Amino acid sequence: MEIAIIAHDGKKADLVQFLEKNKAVLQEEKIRLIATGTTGGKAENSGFKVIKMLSGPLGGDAQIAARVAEGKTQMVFFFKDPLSSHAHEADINMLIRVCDVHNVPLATNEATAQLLLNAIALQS
Ligand SMILES: O=C(CO)COP(=O)(O)O
Repeated sequence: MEIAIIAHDGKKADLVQFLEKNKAVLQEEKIRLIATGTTGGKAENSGFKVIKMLSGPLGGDAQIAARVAEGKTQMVFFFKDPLSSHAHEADINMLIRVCDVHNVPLATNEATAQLLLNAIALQS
């Protein structure tokens, strides 16, 4: 199962903490992580194997949206920062829309991401 991880700058530390807390599940053989560029770099620094797309503002969200549309990515953890604005808001909204179009689970905050991951862990 391919899971995309993305975090805005104000949420990157929270995402890394979330990844570390859930290392056992996320490093299972059946899970492949992909990420926007900078987020992926942070995950790598914490010892995760991640396929990195472009940085979000340079098209990384759009690349992940394309993978969702193509059926390659089955789940998205997007730690959005609701307190800052982003030059690439159009791409962010596009990713959210594409997840809804294709009925792909999308968590936009940590609490929801944890619930989704718990569901995956139960399938093991
Ligand atoms: O901007 C982002 C999501 O919209 C995240 O991109 P980075 O992981 O490259 O910072």
